[in-house]
Amino acid sequence: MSMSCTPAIRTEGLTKRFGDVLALDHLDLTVERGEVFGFLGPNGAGKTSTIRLLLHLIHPSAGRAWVLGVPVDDVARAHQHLGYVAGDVALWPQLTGLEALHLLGRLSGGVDQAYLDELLLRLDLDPSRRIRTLSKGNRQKVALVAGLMHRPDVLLLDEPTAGLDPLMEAEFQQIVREAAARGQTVFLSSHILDEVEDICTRVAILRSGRLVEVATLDALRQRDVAVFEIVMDGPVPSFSDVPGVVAEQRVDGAVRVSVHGSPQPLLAELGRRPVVSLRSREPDLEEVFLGFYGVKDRR
Ligand SMILES: Nc1ncnc2c1ncn2[C@@H]1O[C@H](COP(=O)(O)OP(=O)(O)OP(=O)(O)O)[C@@H](O)[C@H]1O
Repeated sequence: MSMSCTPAIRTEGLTKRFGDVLALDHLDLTVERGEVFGFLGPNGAGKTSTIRLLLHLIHPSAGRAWVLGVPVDDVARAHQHLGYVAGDVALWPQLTGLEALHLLGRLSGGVDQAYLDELLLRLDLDPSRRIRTLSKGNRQKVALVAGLMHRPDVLLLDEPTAGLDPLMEAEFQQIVREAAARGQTVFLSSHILDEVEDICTRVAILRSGRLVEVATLDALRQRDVAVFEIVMDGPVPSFSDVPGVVAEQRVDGAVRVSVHGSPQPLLAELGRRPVVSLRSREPDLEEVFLGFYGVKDRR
């Protein structure tokens, strides 16, 4: 198979157990080259475990994975293609940002100095300060620059915008778009759809170690989900046990119910109650997404 049609990332039955905990359950995933791929799921869904498996920092209980056709356990070759940014950054506190970047650059090799300078400027990072004196957001920027500066073919980003302010998040998204336009692949994990929906071509939704869905954002938007806003006379009951109801939210005096598929069971339930008004509308993406999480996982 030629390099140009080899997927950026492929996993086959990838599984990870920690004792009794099944962190990842037979993940089959293909990410094409040049994609910005959102990897979404609530806390504990298995996102970080997947990324650590791709880096071969932890070893699978079953299954296999490849980066640009290279088996991930061939670490020396696979890591030539990979960049990685973790959400909880632990860098050397005594070094300045620049010292850390130079050290990491020598380790990974192939740093594009002009690009490094551009990133420092765009992310508004002062590289002369010691890392221990930096705020969480600024430490995160050092990690982002470190992950990006050698222009890896495949970037694994684990909740990379934790601690960034909205302005910097927008700049980061622009940098990611440009990386993808150059042909780099970006694998971006998050538990917040909002963070990824503007930049991702496709998203996968993971829940309790299982892949629930892989879809383009357009397809996700067209899911068969409707939202009903109901005002009732008197106390509003919970509809979460009604078949088809995937999410429920209280908003002063009204209840907002997301329904997947036929609304018939909800309408039958409402027929027995003192409904003052009922409006239905298209869901926003967050509501579709919450539908996949399921009512019982809502915080
Ligand atoms: N080293 C470990 N030992 C034991 N259990 C672990 C270990 N690492 C992860 N787990 C468990 O595996 C499951 C998946 O965790 P993982 O960190 O991959 O989820 P996540 O989707 O990245 O969550 P978060 O958004 O909170 O980072 C969780 O139940 C977690 O407690």
